[in-house]
Amino acid sequence: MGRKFFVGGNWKCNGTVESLSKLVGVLNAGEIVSTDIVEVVVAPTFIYLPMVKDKLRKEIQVSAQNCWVKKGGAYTGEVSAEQLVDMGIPYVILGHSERRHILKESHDFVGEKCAYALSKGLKVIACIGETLDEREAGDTIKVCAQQLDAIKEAIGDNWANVVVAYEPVWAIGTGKVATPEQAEDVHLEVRKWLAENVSAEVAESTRILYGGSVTAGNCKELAKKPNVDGFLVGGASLKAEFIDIINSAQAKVEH
Ligand SMILES: O=C(CO)COP(=O)(O)O
Repeated sequence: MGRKFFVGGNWKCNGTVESLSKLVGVLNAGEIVSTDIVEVVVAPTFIYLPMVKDKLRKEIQVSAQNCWVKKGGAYTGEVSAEQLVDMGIPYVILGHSERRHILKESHDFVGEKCAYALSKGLKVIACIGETLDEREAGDTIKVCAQQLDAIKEAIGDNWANVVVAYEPVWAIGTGKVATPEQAEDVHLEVRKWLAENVSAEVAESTRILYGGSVTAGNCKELAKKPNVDGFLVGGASLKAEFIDIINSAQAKVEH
């Protein structure tokens, strides 16, 4: 069986009860292709997760944007994997570049978070990606491999509930999307890394998403690339065009 296309909306630290209720209304009313060909997940901040989960059509799942690295307890301000499971949240995004760079989460810390979240039954959207300096230095693949190495070190061969999101930092929120060729080049290398470091089966079955300035206008061309299995969308996931991005799954199927 092929890899099911996956579209995630990372709402980041955006929204109010009013604006997110409107957005959920738009998503509920939108015509989306069958969930036979696409898996859709949106990630509001923790505080709005229950509200969004309640109001959203059941074809769209929800995800947290982060969770604590181990069992909960005296960790002020954190939310544990157990608590997400308790609230019926199936997914968590881990290792987003905003957390790696602004909050200084190390490769190892992200790896440990992935392992703990998986051990509690969460599915993980694990983000990797290079900065502009790293790309210009020719280190894109090296950096992605280091990030993947740390995840592998912590989770071993247990990749069945992992979706990898390749998000070049220079493309996030900048309007400067990677070309379909640039995305495909890295996705292919990530798949090779999985084949060499985990197994051929995991390489074949793991979805590799692209993230960074994805819009309704550029998603179809990206979706046609053989190793692009979907998207993790920031800004455009807060707008009605997210529906079009979900529906780019059709372009993938037809290609
Ligand atoms: O960071 C992203 C998704 O996780 C991408 O953000 P933008 O789509 O706003 O560039």
